[in-house]
Amino acid sequence: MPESSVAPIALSISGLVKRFDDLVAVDGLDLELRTGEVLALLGPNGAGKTTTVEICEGFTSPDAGSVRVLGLDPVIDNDALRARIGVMLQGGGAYPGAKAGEMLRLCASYSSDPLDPTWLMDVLGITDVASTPFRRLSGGQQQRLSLACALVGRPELVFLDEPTAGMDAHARIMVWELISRLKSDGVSVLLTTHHLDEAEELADHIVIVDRGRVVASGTPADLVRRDAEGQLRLTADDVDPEALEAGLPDGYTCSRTPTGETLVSGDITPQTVAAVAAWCAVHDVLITGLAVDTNSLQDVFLELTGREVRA
Ligand SMILES: Nc1ncnc2c1ncn2[C@@H]1O[C@H](COP(=O)(O)OP(=O)(O)OP(=O)(O)O)[C@@H](O)[C@H]1O
Repeated sequence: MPESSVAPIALSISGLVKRFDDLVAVDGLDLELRTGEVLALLGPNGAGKTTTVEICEGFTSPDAGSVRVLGLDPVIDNDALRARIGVMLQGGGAYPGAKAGEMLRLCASYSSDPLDPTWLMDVLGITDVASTPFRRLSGGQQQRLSLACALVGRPELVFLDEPTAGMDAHARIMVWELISRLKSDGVSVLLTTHHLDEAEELADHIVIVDRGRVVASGTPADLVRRDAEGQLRLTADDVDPEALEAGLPDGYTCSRTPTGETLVSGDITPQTVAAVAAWCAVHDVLITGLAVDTNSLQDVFLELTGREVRA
């Protein structure tokens, strides 16, 4: 891409360290989010994602390293940043007794040019609960209201910490559409999530963290292609990798991935694909997926962190 078309940096983190007594929660983390992009921060429980986001929001000071949010220091320039960033906290962060509609109108009143709260509640499907106190909303409704509060001030940069946690499938899709719309409006989004499909769907860039450090980063396509050259990934029930290997010409090895798929490694040619399909047909195995030179994001994640997303 020519230098002139690279979007400016909306958020940069360099050498970030945060300790809680003896525990190093963030251990020299670097990342960069460009304007108008969605960056997904993935990692197992306790990897340091929320701590990183809270430092960017100015809620916590780092022990070392530097953070620039829209070019400003999130602690020193907190007042100037408040009007320019949107923050969706894990667990809502609302006054429990306030009614949903009142809460959102209050958030809108802090902005000089807010979105229409009525429209936003409609988009997020929470109009029916506008008069319901926050504490009586379901978990998914609380999440949607928190998201509305983060967005109502038309922020340039939004921090979304697990935005779809506890939501049903319909609400998740609605939020995905909203995040895509933000992106097309040029808003930058830093998202933490435990849903790998969410990261794959929304993110321009994924950063995987473990024990406070970046263990991999790149576009979703980069990450699934990582170390995947010369492999065929077979998705099907009841494949015995040893039996498949015995049925293929010499030079191929077969193994099972952590998520139960079968990997055929070797020189993958059209004939290899045909041989695998023929073996499946003979053994009455129904193939539901065949992919060359790619891993699933889930396998990449497990390989890098050695842990399930929610382990
Ligand atoms: N205020 C605090 N005091 C002490 N330890 C903390 C504090 N905040 C976070 N930690 C610890 O720092 C580590 C990183 O926590 P953090 O919440 O950033 O992880 P996370 O990646 O967001 O995890 P999750 O996916 O479970 O939300 C954890 O071991 C956590 O227990």
